[in-house]
Amino acid sequence: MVQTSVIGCGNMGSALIKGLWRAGNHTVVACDLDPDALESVADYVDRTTSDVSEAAESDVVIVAVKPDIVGAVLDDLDLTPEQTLLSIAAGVSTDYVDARTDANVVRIMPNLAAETRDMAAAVTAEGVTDEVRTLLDDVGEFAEIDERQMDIATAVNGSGPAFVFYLIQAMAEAGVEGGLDEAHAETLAAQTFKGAAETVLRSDRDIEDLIDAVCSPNGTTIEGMDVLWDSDAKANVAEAVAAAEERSAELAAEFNDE
Ligand SMILES: NC(=O)C1=CN([C@@H]2O[C@H](COP(=O)(O)OP(=O)(O)OC[C@H]3O[C@@H](n4cnc5c(N)ncnc54)[C@H](OP(=O)(O)O)[C@@H]3O)[C@@H](O)[C@H]2O)C=CC1
Ligand SMILES: O=C(O)[C@@H]1CCC=N1
Repeated sequence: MVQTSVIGCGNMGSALIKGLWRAGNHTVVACDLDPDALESVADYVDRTTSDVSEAAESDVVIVAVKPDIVGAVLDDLDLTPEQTLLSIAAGVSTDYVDARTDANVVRIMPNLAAETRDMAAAVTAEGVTDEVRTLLDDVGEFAEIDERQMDIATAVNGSGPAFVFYLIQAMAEAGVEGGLDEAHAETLAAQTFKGAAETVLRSDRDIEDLIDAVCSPNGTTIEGMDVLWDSDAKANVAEAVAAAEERSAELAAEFNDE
């Protein structure tokens, strides 16, 4: 069985760990300097350690620390060309990582839904191996992209869950405003997003067609859609994505220069 280490067991590292645990066919070593972070993932891994050199013994090493810590972690990691290093930090280029390790480097932009094995990930096609594809398949879906598309992918699928959480919250709050209790409103809103997303993924129909399918003639939905079509809702979402993309590009400038 392939052994995977996750260095950095914060929000994203722990989501990956839990997703791999749910997949049931992974041996995982968790590494973090913070004992509380290790404690929070202890039930989902084979071993925990605060020693990076112990984490370096795995076939696949996922570096899940903040972008500005990546360089320091790589300096402490002694890997061979037979090992694969998965780099998930926003803005940190493959070249930056390549320059600091002998391992095969694959850059990935994952997202928080790895925890439930519903991750949407973007992976740079260069360097990607079947081993990596299998790992990503086990925690969700992935698209192989050109590294030049990584900033926009970071905004769409990396940051995207936060934007969608916000929209679910908006829908739930509107439900509460209309008289639903909070728990019902949140469940109905979240399940509606999940069902709509599944429908887009599984249906042969395009999104315009699906909107039409909900809008019964002289019914309720078209009244709401008219409000959305006349609003700046789409432009606001586009602006949020553009702001995240711009920040990813700023980080990329910082972590490309060395
Ligand atoms: N959060 C997300 O949804 C996503 C994050 N990412 C990327 O994942 C990376 C991690 O982000 P996120 O999980 O949010 O960050 P967190 O701060 O939640 O997690 C980082 C973890 O790494 C630990 N850490 C710091 N230094 C070391 C070290 N030298 N060795 C081992 N562990 C260390 C931190 O401990 P301490 O807190 O004590 O410093 C913390 O537990 C980032 O590069 C980010 O760009 C990518 C996609 C989505
Ligand atoms: O906000 C961030 O920088 C990270 C990268 C994508 C999602 N979270």
